[in-house]
Amino acid sequence: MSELHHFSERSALDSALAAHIAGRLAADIRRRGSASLAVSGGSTPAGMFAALSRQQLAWEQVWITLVDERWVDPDSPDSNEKLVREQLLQNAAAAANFIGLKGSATEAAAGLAEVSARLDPLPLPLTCAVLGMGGDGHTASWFPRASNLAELLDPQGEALLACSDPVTAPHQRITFTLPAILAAGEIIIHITGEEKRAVLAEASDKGYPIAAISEQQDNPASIWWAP
Ligand SMILES: O=C(O)[C@H](O)[C@@H](O)[C@H](O)[C@H](O)COP(=O)(O)O
Repeated sequence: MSELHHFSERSALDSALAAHIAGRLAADIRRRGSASLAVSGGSTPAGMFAALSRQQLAWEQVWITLVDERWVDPDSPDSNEKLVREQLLQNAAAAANFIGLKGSATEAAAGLAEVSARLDPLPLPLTCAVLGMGGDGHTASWFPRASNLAELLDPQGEALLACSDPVTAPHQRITFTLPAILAAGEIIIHITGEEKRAVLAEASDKGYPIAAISEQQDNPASIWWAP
């Protein structure tokens, strides 16, 4: 069963989720000497990132990466790396190790090997993966109309990362695959607003990609929500 964490205010959600993630990271540092966190971009996580950046822990033992990235320069307003650098890698968390997912190649497919190699130092499995969700039921860059969606969601797939064309959203993407996320110590779905709660509730019936996370029981996700 998924654990539900509902809040009446987004600011309360941001603070509680940041404290929860920091606790998971600290526990993994105690257990294995290092910890890893994959975060999503988009508009939802900025407040949580700011709260997390102020948590006191051994950030130099923490590796942060992205669940998915748009294939744009890291200084583009659409870059998830830019968001993470500006909101999360600040304050105490400035000491964390960050691995971005945008490579130097023009096309995402041509840059996949380069970016995958960068992940070598990432402590695996991930301590924690924080997923957002779009109103179309996508999570990570698993978009409903992506031509390689079956490959991204193949539970037997061995790659950590894959490229994808969202079709219904801008920019080529590079994204963690379903098995890489399912291996995480904790999977968190972080969403806000009544509309997204309704989308999540009908994910299975509608066959949305988020259902590959929210409806599986092997590693139930915790759901963090505020209106
Ligand atoms: O790069 C991306 O597009 C994200 O990682 C994506 O999966 C995001 O989490 C959702 O689209 C929700 O985005 P919002 O928070 O903006 O609604």
